[in-house]
Amino acid sequence: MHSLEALIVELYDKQVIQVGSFKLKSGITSPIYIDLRVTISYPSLLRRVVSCLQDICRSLSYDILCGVPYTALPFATLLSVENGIPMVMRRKEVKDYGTKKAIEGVFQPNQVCLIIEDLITSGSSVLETLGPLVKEGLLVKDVVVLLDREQGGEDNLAKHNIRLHSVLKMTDILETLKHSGRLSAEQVDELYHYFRSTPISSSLPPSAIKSGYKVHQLSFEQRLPLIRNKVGRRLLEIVLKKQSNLIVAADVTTSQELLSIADEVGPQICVLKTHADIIQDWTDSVSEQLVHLAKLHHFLIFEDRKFADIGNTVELQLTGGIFHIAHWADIVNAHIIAGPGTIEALSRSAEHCGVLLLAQMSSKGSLTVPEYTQKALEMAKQYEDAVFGFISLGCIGEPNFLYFTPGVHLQERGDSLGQQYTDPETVIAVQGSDMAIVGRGIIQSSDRRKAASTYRKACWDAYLQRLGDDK
Ligand SMILES: O=c1ccn([C@@H]2O[C@H](COP(=O)(O)O)[C@@H](O)[C@H]2O)c(=O)[nH]1
Repeated sequence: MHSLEALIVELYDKQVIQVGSFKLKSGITSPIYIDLRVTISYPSLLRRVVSCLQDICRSLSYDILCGVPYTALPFATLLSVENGIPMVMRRKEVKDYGTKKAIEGVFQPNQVCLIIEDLITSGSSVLETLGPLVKEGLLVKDVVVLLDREQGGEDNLAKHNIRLHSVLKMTDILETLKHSGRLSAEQVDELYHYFRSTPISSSLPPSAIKSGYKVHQLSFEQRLPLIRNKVGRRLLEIVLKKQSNLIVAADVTTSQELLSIADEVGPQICVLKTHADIIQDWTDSVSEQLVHLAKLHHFLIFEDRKFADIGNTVELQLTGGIFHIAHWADIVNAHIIAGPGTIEALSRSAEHCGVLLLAQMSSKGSLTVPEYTQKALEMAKQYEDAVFGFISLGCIGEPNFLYFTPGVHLQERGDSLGQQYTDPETVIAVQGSDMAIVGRGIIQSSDRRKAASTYRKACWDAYLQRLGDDK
Protein backbone atom coordinates (compact mmCIF):
# COMPACT_ATOMS: atom_id res chain seq x y z
CA MET A 1 0.00 0.00 0.00
CA HIS A 2 1.22 3.50 -0.89
CA SER A 3 2.43 5.36 2.18
CA LEU A 4 -0.28 8.05 2.05
CA GLU A 5 -2.98 5.39 1.71
CA ALA A 6 -1.47 3.54 4.67
CA LEU A 7 -1.54 6.79 6.64
CA ILE A 8 -5.25 7.32 5.83
CA VAL A 9 -6.11 3.78 6.88
CA GLU A 10 -4.18 4.20 10.13
CA LEU A 11 -5.96 7.51 10.80
CA TYR A 12 -9.28 5.72 10.31
CA ASP A 13 -8.36 2.70 12.44
CA LYS A 14 -7.16 4.97 15.27
CA GLN A 15 -10.49 6.89 15.06
CA VAL A 16 -8.91 10.12 13.94
CA ILE A 17 -11.34 9.90 11.02
CA GLN A 18 -14.88 9.07 12.10
CA VAL A 19 -18.07 8.66 10.12
CA GLY A 20 -21.41 9.51 11.78
CA SER A 21 -23.13 12.80 12.52
CA PHE A 22 -21.05 15.64 13.94
CA LYS A 23 -21.70 19.32 14.57
CA LEU A 24 -18.95 21.61 13.25
CA LYS A 25 -17.93 24.94 14.82
CA SER A 26 -20.14 26.71 12.27
CA GLY A 27 -23.19 24.77 13.54
CA ILE A 28 -23.33 22.75 10.29
CA THR A 29 -23.75 18.99 10.72
CA SER A 30 -21.14 16.88 8.97
CA PRO A 31 -21.27 13.09 8.35
CA ILE A 32 -17.47 12.86 8.71
CA TYR A 33 -15.25 14.21 11.46
CA ILE A 34 -11.49 14.32 11.56
CA ASP A 35 -9.97 14.87 14.98
CA LEU A 36 -6.22 15.17 14.53
CA ARG A 37 -5.80 15.94 18.25
CA VAL A 38 -5.91 12.15 18.70
CA THR A 39 -2.51 11.83 16.98
CA ILE A 40 -0.65 13.03 20.10
CA SER A 41 -1.63 9.76 21.77
CA TYR A 42 0.25 7.72 19.10
CA PRO A 43 3.87 8.91 18.83
CA SER A 44 4.65 6.88 15.71
CA LEU A 45 1.52 8.19 13.96
CA LEU A 46 2.40 11.72 15.03
CA ARG A 47 5.89 11.27 13.58
CA ARG A 48 4.40 10.05 10.28
CA VAL A 49 2.05 13.03 10.08
CA VAL A 50 4.89 15.45 10.74
CA SER A 51 7.14 13.74 8.22
CA CYS A 52 4.44 14.20 5.52
CA LEU A 53 4.18 17.90 6.42
CA GLN A 54 7.96 18.08 6.35
CA ASP A 55 8.03 16.80 2.73
CA ILE A 56 6.02 19.87 1.70
CA CYS A 57 7.84 22.37 3.96
CA ARG A 58 11.15 21.38 2.35
CA SER A 59 10.05 22.90 -0.94
CA LEU A 60 9.14 26.27 0.59
CA SER A 61 11.25 29.12 1.81
CA TYR A 62 10.50 30.72 5.18
CA ASP A 63 12.24 32.03 8.32
CA ILE A 64 9.87 31.08 11.06
CA LEU A 65 7.00 28.66 11.78
CA CYS A 66 3.62 29.25 13.39
CA GLY A 67 1.18 26.47 14.29
CA VAL A 68 -2.52 27.34 14.42
CA PRO A 69 -3.72 26.66 17.99
CA TYR A 70 -4.32 24.12 19.32
CA THR A 71 -4.15 20.96 17.21
CA ALA A 72 -1.32 22.07 14.93
CA LEU A 73 0.94 23.23 17.80
CA PRO A 74 2.63 19.83 18.34
CA PHE A 75 3.08 19.48 14.55
CA ALA A 76 4.75 22.90 14.31
CA THR A 77 6.86 22.20 17.41
CA LEU A 78 8.23 18.95 15.98
CA LEU A 79 8.94 20.61 12.62
CA SER A 80 10.71 23.43 14.41
CA VAL A 81 12.86 21.16 16.57
CA GLU A 82 13.73 18.72 13.79
CA ASN A 83 14.73 21.45 11.33
CA GLY A 84 16.20 23.98 13.73
CA ILE A 85 13.73 26.62 12.53
CA PRO A 86 12.35 28.96 15.18
CA MET A 87 8.68 29.00 15.97
CA VAL A 88 6.16 31.58 17.16
CA MET A 89 2.80 30.90 18.77
CA ARG A 90 -0.46 32.83 18.52
CA ARG A 91 -2.35 33.22 21.77
CA LYS A 92 -6.02 32.34 21.46
CA GLU A 93 -6.79 34.70 24.33
CA VAL A 94 -4.63 37.77 24.82
CA LYS A 95 -4.06 38.11 28.58
CA ASP A 96 -4.72 41.41 30.27
CA TYR A 97 -1.60 41.08 32.41
CA GLY A 98 2.09 40.49 31.73
CA THR A 99 3.25 41.31 28.20
CA LYS A 100 -0.28 41.16 26.70
CA LYS A 101 1.24 39.73 23.51
CA ALA A 102 -0.90 38.17 20.77
CA ILE A 103 2.16 36.43 19.28
CA GLU A 104 4.63 34.69 21.60
CA GLY A 105 8.24 34.12 20.65
CA VAL A 106 11.11 36.10 19.19
CA PHE A 107 10.74 37.44 15.64
CA GLN A 108 11.53 40.43 13.43
CA PRO A 109 9.18 42.37 11.17
CA ASN A 110 9.37 41.23 7.52
CA GLN A 111 10.41 37.69 8.41
CA VAL A 112 8.51 35.13 6.35
CA CYS A 113 6.28 32.99 8.53
CA LEU A 114 4.97 29.60 7.40
CA ILE A 115 1.61 28.67 8.95
CA ILE A 116 1.07 25.02 9.88
CA GLU A 117 -2.49 23.79 10.34
CA ASP A 118 -3.98 20.34 10.88
CA LEU A 119 -6.93 20.65 8.53
CA ILE A 120 -8.69 23.33 6.61
CA THR A 121 -12.37 23.71 5.78
CA SER A 122 -13.10 27.29 4.70
CA GLY A 123 -9.88 28.65 6.13
CA SER A 124 -11.34 30.81 8.89
CA SER A 125 -9.02 29.42 11.61
CA VAL A 126 -5.98 30.14 9.46
CA LEU A 127 -7.27 33.67 8.83
CA GLU A 128 -7.76 34.22 12.57
CA THR A 129 -4.06 33.40 13.01
CA LEU A 130 -3.01 35.39 9.95
CA GLY A 131 -4.44 38.68 11.33
CA PRO A 132 -2.19 38.95 14.42
CA LEU A 133 0.89 37.75 12.46
CA VAL A 134 0.37 40.42 9.80
CA LYS A 135 -0.29 43.02 12.48
CA GLU A 136 3.13 42.22 13.96
CA GLY A 137 4.77 42.80 10.56
CA LEU A 138 5.37 39.14 9.66
CA LEU A 139 4.92 38.09 6.02
CA VAL A 140 2.79 35.05 5.30
CA LYS A 141 2.85 33.46 1.85
CA ASP A 142 2.14 29.76 2.42
CA VAL A 143 0.06 27.51 4.64
CA VAL A 144 0.76 23.80 5.00
CA VAL A 145 -2.03 21.51 6.21
CA LEU A 146 -2.35 17.79 6.63
CA LEU A 147 -5.88 17.71 5.21
CA ASP A 148 -7.86 19.98 2.90
CA ARG A 149 -11.58 19.23 3.30
CA GLU A 150 -12.03 20.86 -0.12
CA GLN A 151 -14.78 23.18 1.11
CA GLY A 152 -13.49 26.55 -0.05
CA GLY A 153 -10.32 26.97 2.06
CA GLU A 154 -7.92 27.14 -0.88
CA ASP A 155 -9.94 29.85 -2.68
CA ASN A 156 -10.45 31.85 0.50
CA LEU A 157 -6.73 31.85 1.27
CA ALA A 158 -5.98 32.81 -2.33
CA LYS A 159 -8.06 35.97 -1.80
CA HIS A 160 -5.40 36.92 0.76
CA ASN A 161 -2.56 35.96 -1.63
CA ILE A 162 -1.74 32.88 0.40
CA ARG A 163 -1.00 29.50 -1.16
CA LEU A 164 -2.43 26.36 0.39
CA HIS A 165 -0.37 23.15 0.36
CA SER A 166 -2.02 19.97 1.63
CA VAL A 167 -0.73 16.47 2.26
CA LEU A 168 -4.20 14.93 1.81
CA LYS A 169 -7.46 15.99 0.24
CA MET A 170 -10.88 14.76 1.30
CA THR A 171 -11.20 12.95 -2.05
CA ASP A 172 -8.02 10.93 -1.24
CA ILE A 173 -9.52 9.95 2.09
CA LEU A 174 -12.87 8.84 0.66
CA GLU A 175 -11.30 6.88 -2.18
CA THR A 176 -8.79 5.15 0.10
CA LEU A 177 -11.41 4.24 2.69
CA LYS A 178 -13.51 2.72 -0.11
CA HIS A 179 -10.66 0.77 -1.70
CA SER A 180 -9.40 -0.51 1.64
CA GLY A 181 -12.91 -1.73 2.50
CA ARG A 182 -13.18 0.53 5.55
CA LEU A 183 -16.29 2.18 4.04
CA SER A 184 -18.80 0.75 1.57
CA ALA A 185 -19.32 2.30 -1.87
CA GLU A 186 -22.77 3.50 -0.70
CA GLN A 187 -21.30 5.23 2.36
CA VAL A 188 -18.71 6.96 0.20
CA ASP A 189 -21.37 8.04 -2.32
CA GLU A 190 -23.37 9.57 0.52
CA LEU A 191 -20.28 11.44 1.73
CA TYR A 192 -19.59 12.74 -1.79
CA HIS A 193 -23.20 13.87 -1.97
CA TYR A 194 -22.75 15.77 1.33
CA PHE A 195 -19.62 17.54 0.10
CA ARG A 196 -21.27 18.44 -3.21
CA SER A 197 -24.39 19.84 -1.52
CA THR A 198 -22.74 21.61 1.42
CA PRO A 199 -20.21 24.11 0.18
CA ILE A 200 -18.84 26.22 3.03
CA SER A 201 -17.79 29.41 1.40
CA SER A 202 -17.80 31.81 4.32
CA SER A 203 -14.56 33.67 4.79
CA LEU A 204 -13.36 36.84 6.38
CA PRO A 205 -13.00 39.51 3.74
CA PRO A 206 -9.35 40.60 3.24
CA SER A 207 -10.18 43.95 4.84
CA ALA A 208 -11.11 42.15 8.10
CA ILE A 209 -7.53 41.00 8.43
CA LYS A 210 -6.24 44.52 8.06
CA SER A 211 -8.97 46.34 10.02
CA GLY A 212 -7.20 45.75 13.33
CA TYR A 213 -10.47 44.64 14.96
CA LYS A 214 -10.91 41.19 16.42
CA VAL A 215 -13.41 39.36 14.30
CA HIS A 216 -14.82 36.50 16.38
CA GLN A 217 -16.43 33.73 14.44
CA LEU A 218 -18.26 32.17 17.35
CA SER A 219 -22.00 32.21 16.77
CA PHE A 220 -24.40 34.04 19.10
CA GLU A 221 -25.54 30.59 20.33
CA GLN A 222 -21.96 29.78 21.31
CA ARG A 223 -21.47 33.15 23.00
CA LEU A 224 -24.72 33.15 24.96
CA PRO A 225 -23.37 31.09 27.89
CA LEU A 226 -20.24 33.29 28.02
CA ILE A 227 -22.24 36.44 28.85
CA ARG A 228 -22.43 36.99 32.62
CA ASN A 229 -25.14 39.69 32.74
CA LYS A 230 -28.67 38.30 32.45
CA VAL A 231 -29.95 41.19 30.27
CA GLY A 232 -27.10 40.46 27.86
CA ARG A 233 -28.18 36.81 27.70
CA ARG A 234 -31.83 37.83 27.26
CA LEU A 235 -30.78 40.10 24.41
CA LEU A 236 -28.99 37.26 22.63
CA GLU A 237 -32.07 35.06 23.03
CA ILE A 238 -34.14 37.76 21.32
CA VAL A 239 -31.48 38.24 18.63
CA LEU A 240 -31.49 34.52 17.85
CA LYS A 241 -35.27 34.20 17.92
CA LYS A 242 -35.91 37.22 15.69
CA GLN A 243 -32.72 36.79 13.64
CA SER A 244 -32.17 40.47 14.20
CA ASN A 245 -29.09 42.31 15.41
CA LEU A 246 -30.61 45.64 14.46
CA ILE A 247 -31.13 48.44 16.98
CA VAL A 248 -33.17 51.47 16.00
CA ALA A 249 -32.24 54.85 17.49
CA ALA A 250 -35.61 56.59 17.85
CA ASP A 251 -34.28 60.15 17.98
CA VAL A 252 -37.58 62.03 17.76
CA THR A 253 -38.95 64.75 19.99
CA THR A 254 -42.58 63.81 20.69
CA SER A 255 -43.94 60.84 22.57
CA GLN A 256 -46.43 60.15 19.79
CA GLU A 257 -43.67 59.75 17.22
CA LEU A 258 -41.53 57.69 19.56
CA LEU A 259 -44.37 55.26 20.23
CA SER A 260 -45.35 55.02 16.61
CA ILE A 261 -41.72 54.22 15.62
CA ALA A 262 -41.61 51.55 18.33
CA ASP A 263 -44.75 49.99 16.90
CA GLU A 264 -43.67 50.27 13.27
CA VAL A 265 -40.13 48.90 13.56
CA GLY A 266 -40.72 46.71 16.65
CA PRO A 267 -41.05 43.40 14.73
CA GLN A 268 -37.67 43.93 13.01
CA ILE A 269 -35.47 44.96 15.93
CA CYS A 270 -33.82 43.43 18.98
CA VAL A 271 -33.50 46.77 20.83
CA LEU A 272 -35.10 50.21 20.65
CA LYS A 273 -32.69 52.95 21.66
CA THR A 274 -34.16 56.07 23.25
CA HIS A 275 -33.04 59.51 24.38
CA ALA A 276 -35.81 60.26 26.90
CA ASP A 277 -34.49 63.78 27.46
CA ILE A 278 -35.24 64.85 23.89
CA ILE A 279 -38.94 63.98 24.23
CA GLN A 280 -40.77 67.27 24.95
CA ASP A 281 -43.87 65.69 26.54
CA TRP A 282 -42.35 62.83 28.56
CA THR A 283 -44.53 61.36 31.33
CA ASP A 284 -44.58 58.02 33.12
CA SER A 285 -47.32 56.95 30.73
CA VAL A 286 -44.86 57.15 27.81
CA SER A 287 -42.54 54.67 29.46
CA GLU A 288 -45.49 52.41 30.34
CA GLN A 289 -46.61 52.36 26.70
CA LEU A 290 -43.04 51.75 25.52
CA VAL A 291 -42.70 48.78 27.85
CA HIS A 292 -46.02 47.45 26.55
CA LEU A 293 -44.78 47.69 22.94
CA ALA A 294 -41.45 46.11 23.90
CA LYS A 295 -43.34 43.10 25.31
CA LEU A 296 -45.66 42.97 22.31
CA HIS A 297 -42.89 43.04 19.72
CA HIS A 298 -40.25 41.33 21.83
CA PHE A 299 -37.47 43.90 21.99
CA LEU A 300 -35.43 45.51 24.78
CA ILE A 301 -35.27 49.23 25.59
CA PHE A 302 -31.89 50.93 25.72
CA GLU A 303 -31.87 54.44 27.21
CA ASP A 304 -28.79 56.08 25.70
CA ARG A 305 -28.25 58.39 28.71
CA LYS A 306 -24.45 58.11 28.63
CA PHE A 307 -24.00 58.56 32.38
CA ALA A 308 -20.70 60.28 33.16
CA ASP A 309 -20.89 61.76 36.66
CA ILE A 310 -19.72 60.66 40.10
CA GLY A 311 -21.51 57.58 41.44
CA ASN A 312 -23.84 59.42 43.83
CA THR A 313 -25.19 61.73 41.10
CA VAL A 314 -25.52 58.87 38.63
CA GLU A 315 -27.60 56.92 41.14
CA LEU A 316 -30.00 59.89 41.40
CA GLN A 317 -30.08 60.38 37.64
CA LEU A 318 -30.84 56.71 37.08
CA THR A 319 -33.65 56.37 39.58
CA GLY A 320 -35.03 59.90 40.04
CA GLY A 321 -35.94 63.03 38.08
CA ILE A 322 -38.92 62.90 35.77
CA PHE A 323 -37.61 59.97 33.75
CA HIS A 324 -37.18 57.20 36.38
CA ILE A 325 -34.94 55.41 33.88
CA ALA A 326 -34.31 52.43 36.13
CA HIS A 327 -38.05 51.61 36.04
CA TRP A 328 -38.28 50.95 32.34
CA ALA A 329 -34.87 50.71 30.65
CA ASP A 330 -33.37 47.25 30.12
CA ILE A 331 -30.02 48.68 29.04
CA VAL A 332 -28.18 51.89 29.95
CA ASN A 333 -24.70 53.10 29.11
CA ALA A 334 -21.89 55.07 30.72
CA HIS A 335 -18.72 56.91 29.93
CA ILE A 336 -15.69 55.77 31.92
CA ILE A 337 -14.24 59.27 32.30
CA ALA A 338 -15.30 59.63 35.96
CA GLY A 339 -13.86 56.27 37.01
CA PRO A 340 -15.47 53.11 38.36
CA GLY A 341 -17.88 54.96 40.72
CA THR A 342 -20.21 55.58 37.76
CA ILE A 343 -20.43 51.89 36.96
CA GLU A 344 -20.63 50.88 40.61
CA ALA A 345 -23.72 53.13 40.96
CA LEU A 346 -25.34 51.66 37.85
CA SER A 347 -24.61 48.10 38.88
CA ARG A 348 -26.03 48.65 42.39
CA SER A 349 -29.23 50.40 41.50
CA ALA A 350 -30.07 48.81 38.20
CA GLU A 351 -30.89 45.27 39.24
CA HIS A 352 -32.73 44.45 36.01
CA CYS A 353 -30.58 46.62 33.80
CA GLY A 354 -27.49 45.73 31.78
CA VAL A 355 -24.73 48.28 31.25
CA LEU A 356 -22.71 49.17 28.15
CA LEU A 357 -19.52 51.21 28.35
CA LEU A 358 -18.61 53.79 25.73
CA ALA A 359 -15.22 52.58 24.52
CA GLN A 360 -15.22 54.41 21.19
CA MET A 361 -17.50 56.94 19.50
CA SER A 362 -18.55 57.37 15.89
CA SER A 363 -18.17 61.14 15.79
CA LYS A 364 -15.28 62.88 14.04
CA GLY A 365 -12.49 63.96 16.40
CA SER A 366 -13.62 61.63 19.21
CA LEU A 367 -11.05 61.52 22.03
CA THR A 368 -11.42 57.77 22.54
CA VAL A 369 -7.77 56.93 21.75
CA PRO A 370 -6.65 53.25 21.97
CA GLU A 371 -5.48 53.65 25.59
CA TYR A 372 -8.93 54.95 26.55
CA THR A 373 -10.62 52.04 24.80
CA GLN A 374 -8.30 49.67 26.65
CA LYS A 375 -9.28 51.25 29.98
CA ALA A 376 -12.95 50.69 29.13
CA LEU A 377 -12.18 47.01 28.56
CA GLU A 378 -10.37 46.77 31.88
CA MET A 379 -13.22 48.46 33.73
CA ALA A 380 -15.80 46.18 32.10
CA LYS A 381 -13.92 43.13 33.36
CA GLN A 382 -14.17 44.44 36.92
CA TYR A 383 -17.96 44.76 36.59
CA GLU A 384 -18.81 41.81 34.40
CA ASP A 385 -22.01 41.06 36.32
CA ALA A 386 -23.39 44.43 35.20
CA VAL A 387 -21.43 45.33 32.07
CA PHE A 388 -22.12 43.06 29.10
CA GLY A 389 -20.84 45.12 26.22
CA PHE A 390 -19.50 48.25 24.63
CA ILE A 391 -20.39 51.07 22.35
CA SER A 392 -17.51 50.70 19.91
CA LEU A 393 -16.81 50.84 16.21
CA GLY A 394 -16.11 47.12 16.00
CA CYS A 395 -15.10 44.19 18.13
CA ILE A 396 -12.46 45.41 20.55
CA GLY A 397 -12.35 42.55 23.05
CA GLU A 398 -13.28 39.00 23.91
CA PRO A 399 -16.43 37.13 22.89
CA ASN A 400 -17.89 37.25 26.43
CA PHE A 401 -18.88 40.87 25.70
CA LEU A 402 -21.14 42.24 22.96
CA TYR A 403 -20.20 45.12 20.67
CA PHE A 404 -22.73 47.80 19.63
CA THR A 405 -21.89 50.18 16.81
CA PRO A 406 -23.71 53.46 16.11
CA GLY A 407 -23.13 55.56 13.00
CA VAL A 408 -24.54 52.97 10.59
CA HIS A 409 -26.15 53.99 7.31
CA LEU A 410 -26.58 52.29 3.95
CA GLN A 411 -26.33 55.47 1.85
CA GLU A 412 -24.83 58.40 3.76
CA ARG A 413 -21.19 58.83 4.86
CA GLY A 414 -21.82 61.46 7.54
CA ASP A 415 -23.78 64.53 8.62
CA SER A 416 -22.86 68.20 9.03
CA LEU A 417 -22.20 67.84 12.78
CA GLY A 418 -19.45 65.25 12.73
CA GLN A 419 -21.39 61.99 12.65
CA GLN A 420 -19.50 59.41 10.57
CA TYR A 421 -21.35 56.53 8.96
CA THR A 422 -20.25 53.04 7.99
CA ASP A 423 -22.36 50.42 6.22
CA PRO A 424 -23.68 47.32 8.07
CA GLU A 425 -21.42 44.85 6.22
CA THR A 426 -18.25 46.72 7.17
CA VAL A 427 -19.34 47.21 10.77
CA ILE A 428 -20.37 43.60 11.37
CA ALA A 429 -18.47 41.38 8.92
CA VAL A 430 -15.24 43.36 8.69
CA GLN A 431 -14.99 45.18 12.02
CA GLY A 432 -16.59 42.35 13.99
CA SER A 433 -19.29 44.32 15.77
CA ASP A 434 -22.40 42.44 16.89
CA MET A 435 -25.25 44.96 16.87
CA ALA A 436 -25.77 47.86 14.46
CA ILE A 437 -27.47 51.01 15.78
CA VAL A 438 -29.35 52.82 13.01
CA GLY A 439 -31.11 56.13 13.55
CA ARG A 440 -31.81 58.48 10.65
CA GLY A 441 -31.21 55.75 8.05
CA ILE A 442 -34.54 54.30 9.22
CA ILE A 443 -36.49 56.99 11.03
CA GLN A 444 -36.15 59.53 8.23
CA SER A 445 -37.32 57.02 5.66
CA SER A 446 -40.76 57.50 4.13
CA ASP A 447 -41.44 53.81 4.79
CA ARG A 448 -39.90 52.98 8.16
CA ARG A 449 -41.17 49.40 8.22
CA LYS A 450 -39.57 48.66 4.88
CA ALA A 451 -36.34 50.46 5.81
CA ALA A 452 -36.13 48.53 9.10
CA SER A 453 -36.65 45.27 7.23
CA THR A 454 -33.89 46.18 4.73
CA TYR A 455 -31.43 47.06 7.52
CA ARG A 456 -32.37 43.96 9.53
CA LYS A 457 -31.50 41.76 6.58
CA ALA A 458 -28.28 43.63 5.81
CA CYS A 459 -27.12 43.36 9.44
CA TRP A 460 -28.07 39.70 9.81
CA ASP A 461 -26.49 38.73 6.48
CA ALA A 462 -23.31 40.48 7.59
CA TYR A 463 -23.34 38.45 10.83
CA LEU A 464 -23.81 35.21 8.85
CA GLN A 465 -21.00 36.27 6.52
CA ARG A 466 -18.74 36.69 9.53
CA LEU A 467 -19.39 33.18 10.84
CA GLY A 468 -16.75 30.78 9.60
CA ASP A 469 -16.39 27.07 9.40
CA ASP A 470 -14.16 25.02 11.22
CA LYS A 471 -13.71 21.50 12.13
O1 LIG B 1 -20.57 57.21 19.33
C1 LIG B 1 -21.80 57.32 19.29
C2 LIG B 1 -22.60 57.03 20.37
C3 LIG B 1 -23.95 57.14 20.25
N1 LIG B 1 -24.52 57.53 19.10
C4 LIG B 1 -25.99 57.58 19.05
O2 LIG B 1 -26.46 56.71 18.02
C5 LIG B 1 -27.49 57.30 17.29
C6 LIG B 1 -27.06 57.48 15.85
O3 LIG B 1 -28.08 58.09 15.10
P1 LIG B 1 -27.96 58.31 13.51
O4 LIG B 1 -29.22 59.05 13.15
O5 LIG B 1 -27.91 56.94 12.91
O6 LIG B 1 -26.75 59.12 13.24
C7 LIG B 1 -27.82 58.60 17.99
O7 LIG B 1 -28.87 58.35 18.88
C8 LIG B 1 -26.57 58.94 18.77
O8 LIG B 1 -26.86 59.60 19.96
C9 LIG B 1 -23.74 57.82 18.03
O9 LIG B 1 -24.22 58.17 16.95
N2 LIG B 1 -22.38 57.71 18.15
